[in-house]
Amino acid sequence: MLSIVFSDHFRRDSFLEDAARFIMGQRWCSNSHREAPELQIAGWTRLAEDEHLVVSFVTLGATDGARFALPVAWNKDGRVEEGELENLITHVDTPVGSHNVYDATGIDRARALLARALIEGASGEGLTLTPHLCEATAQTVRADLQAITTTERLVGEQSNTSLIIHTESGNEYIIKIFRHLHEGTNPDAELQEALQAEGNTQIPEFFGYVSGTDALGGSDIAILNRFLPDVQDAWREALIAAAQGIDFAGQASDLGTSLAQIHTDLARALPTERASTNARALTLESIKRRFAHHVEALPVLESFAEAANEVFTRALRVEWPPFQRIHGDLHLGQVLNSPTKGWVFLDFEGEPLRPMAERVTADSPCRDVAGILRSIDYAAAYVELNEGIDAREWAGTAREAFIEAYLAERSARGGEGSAEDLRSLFRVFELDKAAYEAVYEAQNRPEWLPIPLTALEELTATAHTTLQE
Ligand SMILES: Nc1ncnc2c1ncn2[C@@H]1O[C@H](COP(=O)(O)OP(=O)(O)O)[C@@H](O)[C@H]1O
Ligand SMILES: O=P(O)(O)O[C@H]1O[C@H](CO)[C@@H](O[C@H]2O[C@H](CO)[C@@H](O)[C@H](O)[C@H]2O)[C@H](O)[C@H]1O
Repeated sequence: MLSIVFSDHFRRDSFLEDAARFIMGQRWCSNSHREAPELQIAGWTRLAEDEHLVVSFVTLGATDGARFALPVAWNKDGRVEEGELENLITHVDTPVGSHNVYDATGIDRARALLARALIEGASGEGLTLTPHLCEATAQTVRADLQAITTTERLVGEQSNTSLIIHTESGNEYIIKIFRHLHEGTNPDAELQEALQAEGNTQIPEFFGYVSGTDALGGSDIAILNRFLPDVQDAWREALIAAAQGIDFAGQASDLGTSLAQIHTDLARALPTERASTNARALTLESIKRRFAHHVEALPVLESFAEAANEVFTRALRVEWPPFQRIHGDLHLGQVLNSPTKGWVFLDFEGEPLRPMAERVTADSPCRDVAGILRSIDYAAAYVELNEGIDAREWAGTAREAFIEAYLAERSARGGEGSAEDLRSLFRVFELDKAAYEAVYEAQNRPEWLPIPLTALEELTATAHTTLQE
């Protein structure tokens, strides 16, 4: 059916217009485009079918260079189940009938077909999907996916789309389909593979990934992990603790230890770079440029620019730990509390607003530490904003416990950097992150904007005080 649609100018243009509108309406696209992008087909392949549905995978390129993944399902028989219409991309009449074309991830009866086919691989009209499964578990994974019992699509504030897969064997999987495609290896796949090879257990078991090649190039399409059922993320745990005044220092300290393990393992597995004066200067220049871009995007940030610049300039004088691969977008929502593994880190894709070329290069581990510090602060600010509870002291204790444990484990594992220098760098990256957060909130959750703005006030006020000392 898609070959009929795509071979006819009128039908293809109408599919592409509807697909662009559909994509624009999705949470995973909310901050990347202001207007519906003009799309072209980069490639597509049929994946699977049953008596009611055909499932295909389409990759799209926008005139501005953005690339998207759109798994689609179209009904052969006109049957529409409850809840399916909200996943409708378009309706097409063809010589072989009248069809609804859906986002396959939202169609219950399409998901198992989609997940299984992605893991098996497929090749078609300009799109080849190739699975790369970890050798030790590939056979079990393939067998399990032949016997899928139920599937769900994860709901929430996701940048991508994840499907949870329950199988007859009792093994549960989560397949994340990347929605924004980027040339080359996706850092989420790359870093998880590296950590697993180092024997790090602070991630959900990683089973492999699927890459794709289309007319626009090669990019990773999906990754497969073990699904950890009934686990709560650190953000939810922190919110409850902050609201009830329950001490979070123990959890924060474990989190600091786990993050130091992640960092030292990544530094062993992947290239690192000495933080020479020149490298530090370049990083600080890029932090300043980024701040300036944030000011352009959100002029209210202008009032913090001068003090922020002073803090950034001063950071040139301290010793930095080597640059290395890091998580890149760490916050409490990216950490799950597993009853068997303790804190487990997710989503190593880096910040969604940052160009992918920057996300795959070595960066300062202090950025991740700052991410968690900001997130603890967010939890406290959130309960204050919503419930009027003053949780500042709660946050202060948790932040300090996190830092202490991170520094202790880092140094025990031979990580470089004096505690004093590292602490001053955490501030630099907190400032950088808070400005990013302000833009992120303005674009996604304007009612949360006061949270990073308050943080910027505090971070820059402290900067002034310290500068005058
Ligand atoms: N292995 C897993 N087990 C249980 N839940 C998971 C797992 N991986 C992801 N999740 C849930 O899915 C959410 C989104 O995952 P994430 O990798 O952050 O996706 P995205 O890149 O779309 O933001 C997480 O916040 C978490 O709640
Ligand atoms: O979609 P991602 O998980 O990759 O990350 C983005 O969304 C996050 C929020 O959904 C955002 O994090 C911000 O909000 C958190 C609370 O919801 C808070 O803990 C973080 O400190 C704060 O940055 C993240 O920045 C963004 O990239």
